[in-house]
Amino acid sequence: MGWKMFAAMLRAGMRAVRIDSLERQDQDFAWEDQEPPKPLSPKPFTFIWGLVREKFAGRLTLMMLAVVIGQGIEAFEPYALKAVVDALTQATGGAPANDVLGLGVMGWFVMLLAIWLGSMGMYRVYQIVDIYTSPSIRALAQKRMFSWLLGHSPRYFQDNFAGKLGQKVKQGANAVLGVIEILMWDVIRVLVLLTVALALLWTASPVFSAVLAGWMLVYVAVSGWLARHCFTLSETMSAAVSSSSGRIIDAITNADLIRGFARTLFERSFLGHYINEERFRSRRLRWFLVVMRLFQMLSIVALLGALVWVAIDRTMAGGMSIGEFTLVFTLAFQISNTVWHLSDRMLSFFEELGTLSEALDLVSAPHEITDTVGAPPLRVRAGGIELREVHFSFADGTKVFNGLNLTVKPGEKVGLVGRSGAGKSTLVKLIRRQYDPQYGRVLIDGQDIAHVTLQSLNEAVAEVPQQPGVFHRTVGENIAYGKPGASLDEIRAAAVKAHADEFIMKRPTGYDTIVGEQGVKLSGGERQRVAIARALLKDSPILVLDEATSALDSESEHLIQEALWTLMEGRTVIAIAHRLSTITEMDRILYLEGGQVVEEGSHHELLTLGGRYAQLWHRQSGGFLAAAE
Ligand SMILES: Nc1ncnc2c1ncn2[C@@H]1O[C@H](COP(=O)(O)OP(=O)(O)OP(=O)(O)O)[C@@H](O)[C@H]1O
Repeated sequence: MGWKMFAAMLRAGMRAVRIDSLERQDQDFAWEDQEPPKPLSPKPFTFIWGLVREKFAGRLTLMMLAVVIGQGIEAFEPYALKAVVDALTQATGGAPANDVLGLGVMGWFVMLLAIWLGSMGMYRVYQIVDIYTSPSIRALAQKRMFSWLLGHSPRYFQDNFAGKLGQKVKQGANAVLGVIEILMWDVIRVLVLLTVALALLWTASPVFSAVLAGWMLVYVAVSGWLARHCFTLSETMSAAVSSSSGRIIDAITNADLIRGFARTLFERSFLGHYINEERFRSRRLRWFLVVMRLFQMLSIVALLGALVWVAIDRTMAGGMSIGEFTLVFTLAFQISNTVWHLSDRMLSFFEELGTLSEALDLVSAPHEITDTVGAPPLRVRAGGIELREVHFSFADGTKVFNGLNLTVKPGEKVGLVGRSGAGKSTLVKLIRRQYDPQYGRVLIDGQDIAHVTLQSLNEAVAEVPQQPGVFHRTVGENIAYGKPGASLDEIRAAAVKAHADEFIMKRPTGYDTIVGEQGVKLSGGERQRVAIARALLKDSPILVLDEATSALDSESEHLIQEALWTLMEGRTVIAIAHRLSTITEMDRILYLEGGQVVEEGSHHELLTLGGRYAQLWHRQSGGFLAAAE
């Protein structure tokens, strides 16, 4: 009967782990990339449960079954040992054995072998299913966190270290795996073992089961209380770790600045403060764990002592066979080993939980700028822009616009000038809906940009910012970013127009040249030309140039100005300029001061007006705004 049951279980297991069916279930989640980001729960267990319920319930149930069966079989080892000892005692002339299955010494020996092989087999099944589960859970967790992270507003990225955010996504996803592994493996094994042990001990005497049940109640209650405190300590420790790693990344990013200002010593002691905090938190957590482990160790010893003492007492009194003594003794050791191992894993469990909780706290914050429900895409017919009564202050209270009204006609080319801090870049950011005004509306072709999809708005506006972002990829890929799937010919044509082709072709690897992090392997002007080529390729009806030619020498500027004019043809353009010579040909120039347009007109009209613009124009030396301005 034992054999049949074992063989049936083995067959079921083999069917369950058919690799082809597991491979079918284990997709690469490519569909995820097309879906809108889903809000993340800040609570670790809710987040994990969401992932599990959606994709992994079947595989995790299979793994759970494998552990339950494997541990269930293993828990019978003491019983088989008892039977062997009893049968041996009888075979060597001792008391008659109570052999319920009538297997005899050899039979029980074979049963022992079957138990060992059976439990090992089940654990291997667990591992095989895990191959198709854990890496995928981590992958999905990363994708979820990453796609939510990308939807945050510029303010969010200004407030958080980039390196820290990247680290949180990786660490959070790893922690999901750690938590699931401990729950699925260590916790389930202990639960199964204790359940089987309660039943087996009952066969020896109900007193043993009562001792074990009483112990379990106290152990779980005290451990639960300790665990909650441990979680809090672990969270603060994790916050200290991420704070110090954020500072390290910030310092590394600015290594040149530190060297330039000879501030190495200062940075070391500045970081020292955060590292000390981390050390202090870590020490508190470890102290607490020592206490927790002491309690766990003492309670395990108490359980062992109680069970073995009662077993000795009853055996001496003739109430139990040597076999039953062996059962209690080995079971007590199995319990203490497994529970001890679980206590050992508790440190990792709470560290992982703290890490995940911290990562989710940071990443799962609600998006500040979102599509309204059912928002239609922006339909740009002509490209007219209008700002009506716009009031805007930054989160720290810096007021930039106090009722700004502005109209840019379709196809009009507008130059934006004004002193540093006048609000030129902020105006452009409002048009791109990187921030929402507190009051007032921004309209494109009569459509409020707050009520159209962000995706369509981003497609409609191309920007060449003051400091263009460049990916650590090839220069060709960076240009092609403006038009997914662009051919090499299209990329080259754009680069030629932006006068980027010459410098790219001078590099030995041409368009395959890797530009380095933030484009460090390009000069400022080259980086800007790559950004211009990218905008050319994007071919949007509205163009925003934020001092697009600032990093170019006069000769390159002249060439690019030509290319920009070609690009501007038939589009609405807003060009921010400090170097007024770059915008003299614009249809209209707006002079911004204190968040208001104080002068407007063509270059010549403004010169004739003799106001602030004219003053600036005359004060400019070499085409740049004088430092005093
Ligand atoms: N993220 C921010 N948080 C708080 N205040 C900000 C932020 N960004 C800009 N400001 C402030 O808003 C005001 C307008 O800044 P903005 O960058 O729009 O000026 P600008 O005219 O483009 O200046 P510049 O010509 O120097 O680029 C400034 O006082 C600036 O300090």
